[in-house]
Amino acid sequence: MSGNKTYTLVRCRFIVDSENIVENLNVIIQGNVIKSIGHEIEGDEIDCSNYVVIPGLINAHTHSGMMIFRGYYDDSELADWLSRIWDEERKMTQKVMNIGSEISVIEMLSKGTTGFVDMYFNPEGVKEIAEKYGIRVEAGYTFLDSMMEPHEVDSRQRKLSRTNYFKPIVNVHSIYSTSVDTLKLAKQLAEETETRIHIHVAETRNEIFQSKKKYGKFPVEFLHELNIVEISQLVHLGWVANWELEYVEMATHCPTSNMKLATAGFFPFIDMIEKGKNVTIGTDGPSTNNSLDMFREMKNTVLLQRHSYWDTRIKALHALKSATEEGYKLMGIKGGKIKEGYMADLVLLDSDQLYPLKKDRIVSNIVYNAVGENVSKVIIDGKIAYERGKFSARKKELLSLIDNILI
Ligand SMILES: Nc1nc2[nH]cnc2c(=O)[nH]1
Repeated sequence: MSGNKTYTLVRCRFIVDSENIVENLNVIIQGNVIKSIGHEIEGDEIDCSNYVVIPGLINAHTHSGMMIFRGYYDDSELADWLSRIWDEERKMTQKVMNIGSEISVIEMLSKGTTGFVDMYFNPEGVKEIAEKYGIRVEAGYTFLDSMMEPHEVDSRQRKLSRTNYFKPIVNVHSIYSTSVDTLKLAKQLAEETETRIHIHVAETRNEIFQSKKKYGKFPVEFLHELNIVEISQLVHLGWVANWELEYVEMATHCPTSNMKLATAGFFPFIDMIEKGKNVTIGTDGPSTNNSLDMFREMKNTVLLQRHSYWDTRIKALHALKSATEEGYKLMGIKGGKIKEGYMADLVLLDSDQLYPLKKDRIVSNIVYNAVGENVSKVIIDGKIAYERGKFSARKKELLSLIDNILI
């Protein structure tokens, strides 16, 4: 199905987004946008009577190139894990990162992810891969002082160009792995290249102690003093003070990674939603999650909140909204809703995996019961980017390559 075509998803069993649930209606796709939802049919027809259609899922934080580290030095503390990983990353080639990113992209796409935010060291490769598979991505070089000289990061980043599927963002690993000068350079770069900063913040209690000791401030407070927090997407944020929240604009929750690394804390999901902040969900990398399945992540988002806060203020719908509408908002794309004029980025789920098929249960069944394997087709930018089984030969090829270079 080409992106210039008009076609209709006919008799969708359910069409579900963060605002509406409708049954047995058609979605007309014209070019790369949703033209209408109703009873009309235009162009080619795709029978969707056995599909539940949802907006594409945005994985708001991952490290796609880390596929080679999946399961490596697992089950250790974040600080120990990081120092070992950094030693390995200093020896890693772009080729190895790109193989990892391509496997990650195939995995994400096949599980309903239509866009992702990537923090690693191979954005040129990621850009090519994103264009090849037609998946949306925001990526950039990463400021991490022990890995690359900051001015080198700055000059490489300025050469990255924006394309239809790729947007450069300024990645900063964290406040504990970069100097104040690096943070200032990153801020200037983000402003001059008109993008945002994407940074791990307040991931562990130890980070808070270190920040207090070194800067006399909490991490978010410190970034606020540098006028950085307002233009930043803050990832993890499990150990943020309530009064710091007023400075935060964009935050991303990675519940599985936080639980696995025993760093979980209390990501203030509902508090931030109530304050009108942009709250998104990410899997984190294939080595700290280790899955790249956003369905699991939606479920774990709800579960971790309920476990931490001992209440049920967070609902399944919040998780769905964060993974769709809020993800698109973060990326600055008119998508994440199944509505006239919105981007035709859609996921078709097998309805027989979402039983009982009842209007008042469908969101629960998507968030708490669905898994990536229930995805049958993925449409991005009006084109069918994935159908079950597609890319399995390429994935096998890539896996055999990675098996031969495993550390
Ligand atoms: N959770 C987590 N994952 C990472 N992957 C690479 N760096 C990090 C980090 O600092 N935290």
